[in-house]
Amino acid sequence: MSALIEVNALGFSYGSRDFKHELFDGLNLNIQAGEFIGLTGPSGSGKSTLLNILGLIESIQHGDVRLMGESLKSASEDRKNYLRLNTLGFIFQDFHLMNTLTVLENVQFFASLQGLDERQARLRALLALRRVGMLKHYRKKPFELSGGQRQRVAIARALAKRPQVLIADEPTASLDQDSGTVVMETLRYLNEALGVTIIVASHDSIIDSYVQRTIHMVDGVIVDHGGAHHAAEVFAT
Ligand SMILES: Nc1ncnc2c1ncn2[C@@H]1O[C@H](COP(=O)(O)OP(=O)(O)OP(=O)(O)O)[C@@H](O)[C@H]1O
Repeated sequence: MSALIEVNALGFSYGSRDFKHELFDGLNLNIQAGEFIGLTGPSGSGKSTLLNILGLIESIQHGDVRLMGESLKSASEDRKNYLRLNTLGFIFQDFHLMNTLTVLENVQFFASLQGLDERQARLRALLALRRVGMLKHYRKKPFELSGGQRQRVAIARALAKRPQVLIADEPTASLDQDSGTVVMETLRYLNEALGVTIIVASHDSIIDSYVQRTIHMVDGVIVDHGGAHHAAEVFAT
């Protein structure tokens, strides 16, 4: 069975022709449907860049990423927009919620981008909020919530798209330990109960007891693909 995500000979540089910082040079990685992956590594090792490429935020320069067998390098802008809206969910360290909107409106807005009418989008948003345990706060504004609660709203917002893949970049970095634990438990529930494939980049050792496999990067190179049962996927990089 082919992987849900296949990263093949990925190359990526920052900068211009005169001053180039080559970050990835032939990166390979397979992620299976339903995995809960941790991505670790020192600051500057390339975790965010890899997540941004997988999440279609950063474009593919060399090599390719296949999502369910489909080449993202050759996908049209329309197709990439469709995948951003429907297949991929993204969660950031600083939540990216709109403070002028209520919790429900923040989530409903994303659901409505999928072409649902107002009633359907509202129902979808309420369900997503219930799944992350935030339904009772639906009328509040984000600034009335704790950091952990805000992150759970951000997860609900991503979830309202019913994504197959949830990408989380340092989701616990601005949270205290207890809030970070609640966020990780929420992600584990989504992975186990809904089968969402989750990739979490983090410096925080809190993720170790939640993820099923940890991929470790140093200087743009994957030095450990994690877990003996994944040994067949380890490529020379
Ligand atoms: N927009 C950019 N322009 C130039 N260089 C960049 C840019 N973004 C990242 N870099 C460089 O690319 C390298 C990888 O950065 P990246 O943010 O992917 O690492 P990271 O592992 O996520 O780091 P951190 O854990 O600190 O967030 C770093 O050396 C960084 O300075």
